[in-house]
Amino acid sequence: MLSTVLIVKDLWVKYFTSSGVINAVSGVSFSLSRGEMLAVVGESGSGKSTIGYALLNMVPKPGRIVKGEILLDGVNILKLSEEELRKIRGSKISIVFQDPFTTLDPLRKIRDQFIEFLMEHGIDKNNALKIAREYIEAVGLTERVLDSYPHQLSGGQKQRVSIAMAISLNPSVVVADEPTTALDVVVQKQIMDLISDIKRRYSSSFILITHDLALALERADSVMVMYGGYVMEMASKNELAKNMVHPYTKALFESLPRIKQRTLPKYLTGYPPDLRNPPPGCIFHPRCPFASEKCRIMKPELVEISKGHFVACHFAR
Ligand SMILES: Nc1ncnc2c1ncn2[C@@H]1O[C@H](COP(=O)(O)OP(=O)(O)OP(=O)(O)O)[C@@H](O)[C@H]1O
Repeated sequence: MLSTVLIVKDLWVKYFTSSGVINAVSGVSFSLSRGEMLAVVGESGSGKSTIGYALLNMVPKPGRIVKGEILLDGVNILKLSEEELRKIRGSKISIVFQDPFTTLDPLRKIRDQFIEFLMEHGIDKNNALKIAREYIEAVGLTERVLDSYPHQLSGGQKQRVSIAMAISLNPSVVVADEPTTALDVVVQKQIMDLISDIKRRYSSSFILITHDLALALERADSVMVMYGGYVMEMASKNELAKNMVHPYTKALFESLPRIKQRTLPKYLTGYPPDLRNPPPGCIFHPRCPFASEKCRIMKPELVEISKGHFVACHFAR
């Protein structure tokens, strides 16, 4: 049986802004096995990135994790001190951002940044250089890249460097937050191929954060669909591909362009909820074509409709 590397239990995250409290993540639970890729999918503002930050216990201010447990290799990271957290970030759990400059300092050579990152995690200088070389090659770059400044590299190369750093200490979990969104289509595929290859080679576990359900179904092992901070549906990729149940998942799927079938996409109408003042009942009801009176009043629980397939909809069955 595959071992579980990450368990998230009943996670709640809020942003306490001057104009009100934003309920960004509401009661989210999931787990991740070694070698698994879980895609977190949803429209802009659904809480995906906030989950990514929460997994490293670095939700930016004015945000705060108000409830929940995040067990990484059995340790609740929400109970760790700032110093303990600094040690595990990058070594036990790491993150790759949409924009590589979130990780890379534009003013310093890749070599110096990479070595410093490794040394901060207790690796001595000689070993650090060895590891940097090894992982730069593992992501398909040549050693010459180490002597470059970030601006001398293409977007795809910079993202490869970020990935090399993120996997160099063999973390249990890598969070990839829209890792290909800023790249052109050809490079997007190359980077996703690289991530799939790393997952296979190192049995790494990935959380892939994406707005793109097609990408999730193509690459991930399991998919969690978020809307307004809540999980709407969660299942293995294979199960979801053949049996989408939640009206929101279906709407996301229908909005994907289908060039081959030449069908016109049906877009979701209406807007995502205001998370300062979310609608009562099912958070999706104002945009749901099937909403009934019950949906306007009662929040549906996330229920397991078949083994490992969870849906939050009164009409799931
Ligand atoms: N630093 C912040 N301060 C205040 N509100 C925030 C902050 N970051 C996120 N939010 C709010 O929290 C909610 C969830 O945002 P989050 O960025 O997690 O969603 P997302 O699904 O990742 O969207 P996107 O794809 O646009 O990044 C949104 O309503 C957003 O406006």
